[in-house]
Amino acid sequence: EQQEKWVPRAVNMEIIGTYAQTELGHGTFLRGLETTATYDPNTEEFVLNSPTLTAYKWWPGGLAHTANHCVVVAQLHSKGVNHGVHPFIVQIRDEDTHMPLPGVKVGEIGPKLSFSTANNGFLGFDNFRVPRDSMLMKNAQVLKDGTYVKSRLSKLTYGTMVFIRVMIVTDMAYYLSVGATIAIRYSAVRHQSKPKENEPEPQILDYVTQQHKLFIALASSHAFRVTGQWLWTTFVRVNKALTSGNADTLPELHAVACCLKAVTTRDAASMVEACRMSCGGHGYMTSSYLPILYGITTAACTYEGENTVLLLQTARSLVKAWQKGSKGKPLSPTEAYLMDKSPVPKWENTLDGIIAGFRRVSAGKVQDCVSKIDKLVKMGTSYEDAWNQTSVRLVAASEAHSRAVILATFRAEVSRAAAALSPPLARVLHQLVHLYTVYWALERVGDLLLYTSIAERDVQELQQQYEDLLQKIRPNTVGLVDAFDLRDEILNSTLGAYDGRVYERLMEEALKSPLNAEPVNQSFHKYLKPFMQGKL
Ligand SMILES: CCCCCCCCCC/C=C\CCCCCC(=O)SCCNC(=O)CCNC(=O)[C@H](O)C(C)(C)COP(=O)(O)OP(=O)(O)OC[C@H]1O[C@@H](n2cnc3c(N)ncnc32)[C@H](O)[C@@H]1OP(=O)(O)O
Ligand SMILES: Cc1cc2nc3c(=O)[nH]c(=O)nc-3n(C[C@H](O)[C@H](O)[C@H](O)COP(=O)(O)OP(=O)(O)OC[C@H]3O[C@@H](n4cnc5c(N)ncnc54)[C@H](O)[C@@H]3O)c2cc1C
Repeated sequence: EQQEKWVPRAVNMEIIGTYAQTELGHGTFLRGLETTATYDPNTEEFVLNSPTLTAYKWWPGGLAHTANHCVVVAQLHSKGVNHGVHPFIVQIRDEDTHMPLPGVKVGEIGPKLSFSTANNGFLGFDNFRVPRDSMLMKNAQVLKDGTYVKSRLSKLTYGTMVFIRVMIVTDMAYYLSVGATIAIRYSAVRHQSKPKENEPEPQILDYVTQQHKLFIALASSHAFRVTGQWLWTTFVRVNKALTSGNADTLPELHAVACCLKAVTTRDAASMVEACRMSCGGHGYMTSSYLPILYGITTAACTYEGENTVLLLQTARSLVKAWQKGSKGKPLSPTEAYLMDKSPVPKWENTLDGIIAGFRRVSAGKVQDCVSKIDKLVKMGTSYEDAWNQTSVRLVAASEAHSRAVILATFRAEVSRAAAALSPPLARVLHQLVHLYTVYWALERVGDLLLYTSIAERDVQELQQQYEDLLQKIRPNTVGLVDAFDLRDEILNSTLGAYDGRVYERLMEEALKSPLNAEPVNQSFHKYLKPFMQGKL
C-alpha cells in the first residue's frame, strides 16, 4: 500500500528524494542517531525533532537544494518506549514553490574534496508533524493506538545499506575502467626520454614500471565486475529467501558485502591515484578527469559504511564462524574453508595454489585473532577491550578473506565464460586473471611466508611470472581499454580521448579559462603594479 502511494510518484519525478541517515554527530553508530520520531496517538502523527545540533542530518546527497522528500532514519518513540532507529518518508519542501516546509531547516554543507555537483545538505526538524503512514512499515509497524509491532528481524532496517554496498563493487569496476582507459591511452600517446640515444623517444607505455602501475587497474576492473556480478546474484537469492521469511543467508551476505565494498573501494581509490600519477603533470590537470575520478573513488571508502568499520563487521562474522566451526557446526559457503584442518600442502606457483594460499592466510589470521582474544579474556580483559586490542589483526584477516573471495570468483567466472569465447580472447582474459592473482601474491608475500609453505625460490619464480605477464599483455593493452567502449563524452578527459589529440585538447581546454580572456589581467593593475611601486 505504501509502495503504491510513493513509488509511482518517485518514478515520475514528482518526488525527488535522498537518504537522510547520517547526522553531524553520528554516521557509523546508527543506534546512536539522535533524530526522534515520537508517535502522537491523538492525531495519529509522528513528531520529528532534532533535539541537538549533532542530531542534524548531515551529508545526504541532493538534500540541500534538490530533494523535496527524503527517507529519514530516526529513533522511534511510542507510548514512552524507544524502539530504535526506523525509516520514515518525509516531505521537506513544498512541491510547487520548493520552499522548505515550516519546521524544516535545510541547507548546503559546503565545499568537499570532490562530488562538487552533488549538493550534500543538512536537515533539522523543529517538532515537525508527519502522518502515521510516513513510517515505512514493511518490517515493523506502529498501529493507530501507538502499539509497536516489531520486525521479525531488526537488522532488516539496515537492508538498504547492504543493497548499496553490493552495487558499489560494480561501481568500482566502472571507475577503474575509466581510470585505466585514460592512463593507458595517454601512455600510448606520450613519448618521453631517450634510453637509446640512436632511437626516438619511446612510448611511456613501454616502460615496465608504467605497465606495473597500470595493468593491475585494468585487471582489477574486470575482477571487480565479475565479483560484483556474483555478489549481485547472491543478493538477489538472499532477498528472495527474505521475502519468504527465511533470513538464514542474510548474515553471510552482510559479511561478504562489507569486506568486498571495503577492499574494492580502497583498491579503486589507490589505483586511480596511481593512474593519475602515471600521467605526470598532465594527470594533475582537472581536464584529465583523473583528479575528479580520484575524489569520487576515495569518497566510496567512506560512504555507505566507513571501510574499517565494515572490515570489522566481516571480522565479527569470521570469528563467529571459527567458533562455530570449532564446535563442528556447518559454516556458510564463503567461510567453509576456515575449517580446513588438513596439513599445509606443498606450495604450487599456480592460480589454484595461490588461491589456496590466501585461504590459508585468512584462516591463519582468524585463528590468531581468536587465540589473542581468548588469551586476553582469560587474563581478565573484557571481550570488548580484547576485541579492540586485536582489531588491527582483525582488519587484516578480513582483507585476506576478501582477497580470497575475489581471486576465487575471478578465476572461476573467467574459466566458466572462456568456453564460449574465441581462443585469443580467452587467452587474454586468462592473462588478466593470472596477472591479478600473481600481483596480489607478491603484494602479500609476507603473509604467504607466514601461513603457507611458499619458499624463496617460489617467490623469485612468481616475480618472473609477473614480469613475463606484463610483456604478454602489453600488445593488447590499448585494445583492452578500447573494449570498455567508453565514449569521449563519458571519459570527459583531455588525456583519454579516442583520437589521442592530447596536446591540442590540453591547449583547447586551457584557452577556455576566464583568466585567458584578456592579455593583462586586472590583478596586475589592482595588486602587482602598486606592489611593484611600493604602494601596497
Ligand atoms: C555501474 C556504474 C555505475 C556508475 C554510477 C554510479 C553512481 C554512484 C554514485 C554514488 C555517489 C554517491 C552515493 C553515496 C551514497 C552514500 C549513502 C550513505 O552513506 S548512507 C549512510 C551509510 N551508513 C552506514 O553504512 C552506517 C554504517 N553503520 C552500520 O551499518 C552499523 O552501525 C554497524 C553495523 C556498524 C553497527 O551496527 P550495530 O547495530 O551496532 O550492529 P553490531 O555491530 O552490534 O551488530 C549487530 C548484528 O547486526 C548484524 N548486522 C549489522 N548490519 C547489518 C546489515 N546491514 N545487514 C544484516 N545484518 C547486519 C551484525 O552482523 C550483527 O550480527 P550478529 O549476529 O550479532 O553478529
Ligand atoms: C561523498 C559522501 C556522500 C555521502 N552521502 C550520504 C547520504 O546520501 N546519506 C547519508 O545518510 N550519509 C551519507 N554520507 C555519510 C557517510 O555515510 C558517513 O560519513 C559514513 O557512514 C562514516 O560515518 P562518519 O562520517 O560519522 O565517520 P565516523 O564513524 O565518525 O568515522 C571516523 C573514524 O572513526 C573510525 N571508527 C568509527 N567507529 C569505529 C569502530 N566501531 N571501530 C573502529 N573504528 C571506528 C572510522 O574507522 C573512521 O576512521 C556521505 C558521505 C560522503 C563522504
